[in-house]
Amino acid sequence: MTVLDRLAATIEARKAADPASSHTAGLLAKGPARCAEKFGEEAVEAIIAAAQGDRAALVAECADVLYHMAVMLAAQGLGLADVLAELERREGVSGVVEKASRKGG
Ligand SMILES: N=c1c2ncn([C@@H]3O[C@H](COP(=O)(O)OP(=O)(O)OP(=O)(O)O)[C@@H](O)[C@H]3O)c2ncn1[C@@H]1O[C@H](COP(=O)(O)O)[C@@H](O)[C@H]1O
Repeated sequence: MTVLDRLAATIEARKAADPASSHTAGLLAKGPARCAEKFGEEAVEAIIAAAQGDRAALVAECADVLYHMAVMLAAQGLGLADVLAELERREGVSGVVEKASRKGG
């Protein structure tokens, strides 16, 4: 089991937890729109770290992004497994080829 699998399982379990004792439960209680906003805020913080060339901060912010992405997905009845399945589906398909196929050649 990878750390992403364990994170996804913890977030799923936190759906039934007390918001007073779980940050995840507190976030989920605020609803899907707030979960999406939080993801956006964390993504901006990652962008700032990258733009500043702060590699340690970038690693930390990207961890925040992954966690908040998982919470955003959970709030929509989805999970990281759905995103990983989509990435698997794309494996071996060149981005250049995929873009050309969308533009009709
Ligand atoms: N990976 C994380 C994780 N990353 C970041 N965070 C929290 O996300 C919060 C982000 O802080 P912010 O100040 O941006 O947000 P905020 O405190 O909600 O403030 P507002 O913006 O809402 O005003 C911090 O409290 C971090 O601790 C996380 N909280 C939990 N996890 C994972 O989720 C598991 C379950 O956590 P709980 O649900 O709290 O039990 C943990 O064991 C971890 O594995």
